[in-house]
Amino acid sequence: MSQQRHGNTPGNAGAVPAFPDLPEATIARLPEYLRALHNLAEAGSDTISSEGLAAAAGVNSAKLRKDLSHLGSYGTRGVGYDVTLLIDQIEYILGLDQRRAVALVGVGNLGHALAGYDGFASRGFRIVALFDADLEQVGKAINGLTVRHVGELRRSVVEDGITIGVISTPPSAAQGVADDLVAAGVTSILNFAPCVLSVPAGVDVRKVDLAIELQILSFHEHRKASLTALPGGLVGEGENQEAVGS
Ligand SMILES: NC(=O)c1ccc[n+]([C@@H]2O[C@H](COP(=O)([O-])OP(=O)(O)OC[C@H]3O[C@@H](n4cnc5c(N)ncnc54)[C@H](O)[C@@H]3O)[C@@H](O)[C@H]2O)c1
Repeated sequence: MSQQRHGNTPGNAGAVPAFPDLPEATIARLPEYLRALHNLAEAGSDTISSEGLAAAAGVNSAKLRKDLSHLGSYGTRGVGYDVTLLIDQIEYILGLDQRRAVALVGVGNLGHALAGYDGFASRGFRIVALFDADLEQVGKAINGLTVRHVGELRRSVVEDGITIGVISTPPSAAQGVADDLVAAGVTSILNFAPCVLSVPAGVDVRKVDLAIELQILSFHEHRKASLTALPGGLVGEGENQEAVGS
């Protein structure tokens, strides 16, 4: 997953003064903490130590304490963090208390799978509209939503209060779709198409490309194989998943 960020970020002049200016790496870990905290809450835990939460989230505890200190959350010595309070704090910072409306454009193989996935709702998102350019797709029902023609996109963004657009069209169509989303007022885009989007200041784009993730893993496989072939065997062993991914 990669990020293109343009223009105003939280914490800059003009934003809510009390909003913390978080490092990108911290922002990327907050959803991991949140997922772990929800699991702990479901299991009946009221409090959790930094070590326990770090283990559940798969990060090191010093990093976790530093991340949470950015939110003004330090836990209580000997007790740890209040699970419910920390969930509320992280959800507030991530803006998940607003259950954001999402539009998905391009309802082919990938779009179909995303539209049919029930897990987004419990993580703070509602896919409220599906769009496609293919008249054969238009009118089909997926997970309670009817696929609409992409020509209706602009009107729907305004009427349905959509702030996040997901693009799962072929790359050749992605820039045009991004332009339409932005013209309609969308300021955050999740792009699955393997291409770079050009967007104006103030619009955030995140790109998901599983092929890139696999290529990175391929590099590590290649490196491990070449190190194993060296006299003395594998050096640098013990790198964990987090180190590979960060
Ligand atoms: N990020 C990843 O890891 C990942 C994985 C798989 C596929 N992809 C990418 O996701 C995209 C979709 O893949 P797929 O296999 O679902 O393709 P697909 O051809 O099955 O679906 C694409 C859909 O987009 C629609 N479309 C085309 N132009 C459009 C436009 N201008 N407006 C609205 N809809 C339009 C098509 O009618 C079709 O229904 C591709 O760009 C593919 O490379 C990314």
